[in-house]
Amino acid sequence: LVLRSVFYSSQPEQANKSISKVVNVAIIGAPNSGKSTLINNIVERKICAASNKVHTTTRLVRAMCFQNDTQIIFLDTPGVATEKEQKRYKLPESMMNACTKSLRCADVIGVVHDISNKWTKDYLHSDVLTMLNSAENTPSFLIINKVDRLESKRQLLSVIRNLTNGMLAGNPVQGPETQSRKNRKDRGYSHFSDIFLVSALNGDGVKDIKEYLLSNAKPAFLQYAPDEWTDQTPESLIVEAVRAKFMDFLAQELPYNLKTELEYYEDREEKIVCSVAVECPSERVARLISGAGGGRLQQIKSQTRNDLTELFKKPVVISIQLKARVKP
Ligand SMILES: Nc1nc2c(ncn2[C@@H]2O[C@H](COP(=O)(O)OP(=O)(O)OP(=O)(O)O)[C@@H](O)[C@H]2O)c(=O)[nH]1
Repeated sequence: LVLRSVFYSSQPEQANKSISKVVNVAIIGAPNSGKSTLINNIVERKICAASNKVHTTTRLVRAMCFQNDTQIIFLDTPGVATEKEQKRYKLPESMMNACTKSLRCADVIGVVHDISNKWTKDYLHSDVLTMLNSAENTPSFLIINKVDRLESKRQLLSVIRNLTNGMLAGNPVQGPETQSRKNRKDRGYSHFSDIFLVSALNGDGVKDIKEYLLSNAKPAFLQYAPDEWTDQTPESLIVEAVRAKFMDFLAQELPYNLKTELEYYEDREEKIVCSVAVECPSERVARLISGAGGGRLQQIKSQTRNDLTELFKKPVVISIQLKARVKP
């Protein structure tokens, strides 16, 4: 495997000519269900931006891993948002188009469901089901995530029973009769090919998903060299990592009003040096974000540096400047 990597990285044009096995996996689900965390766990690299806020992922991101001649290509997608959410967070149309696009590229669709969310744990997001119906010829599997947050096995069983009722072996659909539930019945969407129980955060059950995908890959020309791990540029990975960290640290809607831009980037042999500017709505907000004595900004910087160092597998020196937006 090491020899293959060296060979392909020095002659990338050879990668496309080698027949191996490939599987394209679109990962879709409600916002904050854990899609990015799951992919990062499987590929063992924090490629996809993840945070404790909804809508951290704003566009289609590919993350790849290669094992035993097989390439798994994950397509991380923005959380499927309702119209109300799209207005509230001022989400661009392109975000929802990214989901639809991922389905067109997918050999298999993984639907992530957050079983710990007390409002939505018992049924799948109706817009997610509508999306699934639009790709009804593509096989899909269900990933029930955040099982570590449930208090007991009994609770887990009861939630699973509610959730999967109607998805397996022709059982009647239970729960609120939304339009998409009707669609699902009318259009014969009755089951997932598999259901996994996982904790994307601590990795429980995640290996089973990887095995399942490896065994479902089909012979094909490699789409990426075996040592490629994303379709994102280093510059974009840095900007996204900074944006996600601000989302983790700041409350409510504040992080959605920031604009993150790379000002400087240099990949030296021994380290990466970069500088990112974060534009704030005003001087007052910039001071608020920075925290007492600049403490919060320091924490954001140090955590981002650690994440990026792990991602690029070499030291990253990063500076982050808060800048007040210039009023026109
Ligand atoms: N306890 C627990 N937390 C999890 C798990 N998986 C993800 N999380 C947390 O859930 C939050 C959301 O995770 P993300 O991976 O960003 O979710 P997402 O579905 O990609 O979110 P969007 O960008 O809104 O689409 C983060 O704070 C994760 O650490 C899990 O299995 N257990």
